[in-house]
Amino acid sequence: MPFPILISHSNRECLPMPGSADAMIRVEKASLRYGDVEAVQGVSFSVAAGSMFGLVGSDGAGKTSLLRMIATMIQPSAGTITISGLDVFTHRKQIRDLIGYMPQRFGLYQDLTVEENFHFFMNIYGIKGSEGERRKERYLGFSHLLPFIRRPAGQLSGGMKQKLGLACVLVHEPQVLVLDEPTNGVDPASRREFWDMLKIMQNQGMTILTSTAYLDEGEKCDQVAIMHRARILDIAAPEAMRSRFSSLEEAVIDRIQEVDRGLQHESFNR
Ligand SMILES: Nc1ncnc2c1ncn2[C@@H]1O[C@H](COP(=O)(O)OP(=O)(O)OP(=O)(O)O)[C@@H](O)[C@H]1O
Repeated sequence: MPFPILISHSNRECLPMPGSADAMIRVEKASLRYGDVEAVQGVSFSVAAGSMFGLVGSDGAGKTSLLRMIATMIQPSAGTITISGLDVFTHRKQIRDLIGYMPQRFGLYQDLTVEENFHFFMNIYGIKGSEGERRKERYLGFSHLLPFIRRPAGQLSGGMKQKLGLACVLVHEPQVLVLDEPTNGVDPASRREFWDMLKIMQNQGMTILTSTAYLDEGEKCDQVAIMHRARILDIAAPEAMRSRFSSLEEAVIDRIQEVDRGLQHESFNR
């Protein structure tokens, strides 16, 4: 798979995906409990290699918990999750090389400059010398941050911070991106720029799984999953959802209200 501009993958071949023609991420009946709270309940879906998959839904639906399991940060209470055919928990090291994970509160050092933050992440992966310079030019250039490399991260706008976060998760040239509401609170122009960047990466072969609070971003995905009360209610291409409802927003509201009405009905009859 060639990555002509951005992703070189010079040191790694794409891993085979046993039992799957093209699923890069496969989640099967995954559940997660925090004590009495069932944050994710028997969720199943797959993300095709090279596609963009969006997770939308209500606050507290379980999106972050699901993404954290996929990103190896927390072990599922039940079910299996594989990336490129590898179990995310038993192959944590390989998975962490394979993916770039950007959590909601990405850990930039506010007092360090753009360049120092980037170097910090390169150090984690042992990237230095001319290869480090190449990646700095490539990823800070791609994020339009080269003119700002001496600026402390704390003095960047919200959109620039997110772009720096993205550059930092690209430092080890992952094949899969897992992003948790990456544009939350970011102004509309910066949101558009961020999504333009995601599209470029997808066009170069990257598989992208992202949660989002913005339904216009859901529209840009190949597949969208609606999550509510720890479960996935529907998965479809945005066009397919729009053919059943007038818009993706209507589809999300309708599916969520349907579940809530069912629960109210159940508790009323109890
Ligand atoms: N560490 C934790 N301990 C206990 N409960 C938790 C923990 N983290 C999340 N929860 C609960 O699990 C459920 C799912 O939370 P989660 O953060 O995964 O949802 P979300 O869809 O990402 O919501 P948001 O977009 O508001 O972050 C919520 O009820 C939340 O309160």
